[in-house]
Amino acid sequence: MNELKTMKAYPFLLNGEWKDSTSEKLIGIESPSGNDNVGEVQAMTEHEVNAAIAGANDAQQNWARKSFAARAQLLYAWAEQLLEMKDELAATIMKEVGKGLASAEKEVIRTADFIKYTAEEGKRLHGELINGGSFNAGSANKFALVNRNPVGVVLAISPFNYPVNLSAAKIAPALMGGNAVVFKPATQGAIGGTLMVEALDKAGLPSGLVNLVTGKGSEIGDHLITHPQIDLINFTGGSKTGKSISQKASMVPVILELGGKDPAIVLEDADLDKAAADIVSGGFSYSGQRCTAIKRVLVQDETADALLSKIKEKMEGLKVGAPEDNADVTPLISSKAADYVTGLIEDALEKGAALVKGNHRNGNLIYPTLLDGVTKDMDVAWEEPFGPVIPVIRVKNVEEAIHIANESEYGLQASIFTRNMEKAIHIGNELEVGSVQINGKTERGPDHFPFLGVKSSGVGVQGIRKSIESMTREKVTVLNMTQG
Ligand SMILES: NC(=O)C1=CN([C@@H]2O[C@H](COP(=O)(O)OP(=O)(O)OC[C@H]3O[C@@H](n4cnc5c(N)ncnc54)[C@H](OP(=O)(O)O)[C@@H]3O)[C@@H](O)[C@H]2O)C=CC1
Ligand SMILES: O=C(O)[C@H](O)COP(=O)(O)O
Repeated sequence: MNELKTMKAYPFLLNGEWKDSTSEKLIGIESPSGNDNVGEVQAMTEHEVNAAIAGANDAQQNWARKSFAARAQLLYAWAEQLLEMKDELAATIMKEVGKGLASAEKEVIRTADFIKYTAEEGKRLHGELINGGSFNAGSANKFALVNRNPVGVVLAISPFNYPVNLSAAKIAPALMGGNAVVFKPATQGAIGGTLMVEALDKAGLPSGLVNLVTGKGSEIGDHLITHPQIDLINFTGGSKTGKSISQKASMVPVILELGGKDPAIVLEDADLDKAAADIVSGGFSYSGQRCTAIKRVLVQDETADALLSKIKEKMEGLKVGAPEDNADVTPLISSKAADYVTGLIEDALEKGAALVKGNHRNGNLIYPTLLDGVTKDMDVAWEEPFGPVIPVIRVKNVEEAIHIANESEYGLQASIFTRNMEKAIHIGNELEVGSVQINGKTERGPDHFPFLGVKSSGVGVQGIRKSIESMTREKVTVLNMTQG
């Protein structure tokens, strides 16, 4: 694997061997700023994809026979290797997806922690024993032994925004559950994904247990998701792609982590400094390219001016610029993404929203933008920008805030800022989302909390223990005793 680092064209890992594709087609990866050619990845052929799935299928049987402790050993070694490669990985994430260097380093450290915790949690997975005598028509002579078995081959498809963390967050729990993995990273993010697999390979990955598939989702995606040897699909990405995968996957179980439109609901008794600080960091960090970013603010009219002025003031503290300079707001992943965000801002301004700050653009870099007076006829009230724009919608009362929050097609998370806990819990109960944050910004971490979206935001539950459970299935063995 020494050549990997010096090669511009990154190979894929197939059954323990790093290979170039016989397609002889390479996909070039440019940094979001357009200043760097980060490298190239292989556009694999269908034949190679088939070999990756078949190899994983073969490797899975042996792996499933390993003890949890043995599986955990691989994960510990992987975490160590990742930390050894931290600088290289962070620099790659920074260049490939335009994330500030310090955040990219944090992503690597968080991933190593995630993997170690997964090893620990996996070792503590227990089955259960159910006594048949507790059901009227049952019998005390019957016992059900309920164990967790692997599903088989997991197809892990990850998005660009956390190319290392969100990939490992699928692979580690899948492995701990006794599965093999076919891993298809986002194309913009595939070099980070490749290095992450290199770390796993160096840690002693059995041949074929994790095979890396590179190529454009639009070209190889359907083939992957409809392949008969895929036993579960664990996907994170946009809702449109996720819904189409779920339709095509037919009887194959899916875990989908999709888009969001997380609201921050700010009540009149809220600590406005805290709310403004969380809205700014929750909405603008990594340029708003987080599924859990705050993507709209719902605030009562009488509180709106004070809140807006605090948000605006805190936005002055945001660093806008290059990932190398640790900026919070950096160029968006592509010009298409930047055009989309610009379009949302223009639509809102044309329809009467007030620009409080921002709306400058330089290439793919969009300056943090705050819009006041956003109304329901504006696209930015409903669409997920995946960029640095926060629309503020003024409401008459809490009921209207809940109503608008729930009118969204998405249901990932929501924040409620108030000093009245009883009210917060009541509002939280009314919101159609996977998680509610009281007096805090919306966010996935810490990674051992359950994480889920409802409506168009997803299917299934993740979060370390939940992820292992979601990628294993219960197996019931009934003991019929002849004597009580
Ligand atoms: N809820 C959550 O936990 C999270 C959700 N997201 C969501 O992800 C989105 C941003 O990520 P982004 O990478 O742009 O999402 P995309 O949906 O564009 O891509 C996600 C992954 O799907 C692949 N893909 C594309 N088309 C297909 C297909 N037809 N079949 C199978 N796979 C396919 C992509 O490959 P390729 O790159 O080659 O096109 C990529 O690996 C946002 O909507 C965000 O909210 C992001 C992070 C967390
Ligand atoms: O994709 C995402 O948005 C990440 O999973 C977010 O993680 P965080 O909210 O903990 O930063």
